[in-house]
This record gives sequence, C-alpha cells and structure tokens, in this order.
Amino acid sequence: MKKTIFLILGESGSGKTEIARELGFYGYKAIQSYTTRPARKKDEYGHIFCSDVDYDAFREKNEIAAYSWFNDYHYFTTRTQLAESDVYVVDPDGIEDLKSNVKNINFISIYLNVDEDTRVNRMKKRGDSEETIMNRLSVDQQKFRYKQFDYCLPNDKLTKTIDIMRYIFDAETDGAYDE
Ligand SMILES: Nc1ncnc2c1ncn2[C@@H]1O[C@H](COP(=O)(O)OP(=O)(O)OP(=O)(O)O)[C@@H](O)[C@H]1O
Repeated sequence: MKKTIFLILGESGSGKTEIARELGFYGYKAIQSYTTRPARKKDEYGHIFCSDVDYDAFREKNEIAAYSWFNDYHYFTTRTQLAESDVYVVDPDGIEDLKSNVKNINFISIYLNVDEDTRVNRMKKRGDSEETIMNRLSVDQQKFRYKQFDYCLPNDKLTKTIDIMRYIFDAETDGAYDE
C-alpha cells in the first residue's frame, strides 16, 4: 500500500501552521520545508533555514521533490522529508508538481475554508502589518482561483478541526470505515 501524505492548504491566516503544529501532538509529523530566507525571529516554526550552498547540494543530488521561488528566496522540500512525514502545508501550485515528481506517495488535499474577515482578524492579531495583510490577500486571490481539493473544512474551532482531520486521516489510511 502506498504511503499517504495529507496536504493542508488555505489562504494566509486560515490556520495551516497552527493545525500542522497541533497535529504533531497526535503523532502526525509535519514537514518543515527548507528556505534560504532568513528567519524572522529566533526559533521561528515552519521552516528549516539553510544557505544557498545547502540548496545547491540538495539540487545536485536530485533530492528536491517540491520547489518554489518567492520574494527572491528558494523554498523546497526533499524526498527524504516526504518519506518521513504525514502532513505538508503547501501552495495549490505545488500540488501538481508533487504528484508528477513523486509517484510512490498518495497525496490527499485538505483545504481550510475560512472567510476573509476572520483571516484578516487573525493576521492582525498575529501582528502582521496592514501592508503585509493587503499583499497576502491579493496574492491569495490569484493562488486560490481554482479550488479543487479532496476535502474542504471550516477552521472555526481549532479542536473541532483537529478532530475532523484525525477522522479523515484514519479513514484514508486504515480503511477503518470500510465494510
Ligand atoms: N481555529 C482557530 N481559531 C482561532 N485562531 C486560530 C485558529 N486557527 C489558527 N488561529 C490563529 O490564527 C493565526 C493565523 O494562523 P496560522 O499562522 O496558522 O495561519 P496560516 O494559514 O499558516 O497563515 P500563513 O499562510 O500566513 O502562514 C495564528 O495566530 C493562529 O494561532
């Protein structure tokens, strides 16, 4: 049986990072993708911060399974990381890349459907500037213009979202609900 990885998608402020971290407490390992951008703060969660030299070394070994270039920095995930993980926070554009680069893994996409007002409020509370928020909203509009995912979930109450996700993971991997 193929290994399954759950892809978490959603606009900025929808709660992807928070959910990936929370799922870690239930034993689901989330990928922290590599980036050459400098960390915004000490111990920033969500990425492994590396140099351009590291990036070149991974590329030469054909280790890079998913890649994006954003604001002049490399963002990528390695084949080893995929083999060792259960959950991956990714952009919609990354899905097709993953599916065509990595044939030995089954990818299931879960979109967090959170309305714009809520996302803006969460970003404000998180400390994002007006300018950052406006920028995220317009980039997201483009990124999420086609919404075709395997599952679509609200993320209003965090504990509820986590419960539903665990249920989906269980059903998709164990066949716990098969006849
Ligand atoms: N269900 C929820 N209820 C209330 N607050 C939430 C919920 N989920 C996430 N948050 C909070 O909303 C903020 C945004 O969440 P998070 O940073 O996880 O979003 P994100 O989708 O990863 O955003 P980005 O794409 O910008 O990195 C965080 O401060 C987080 O703690």
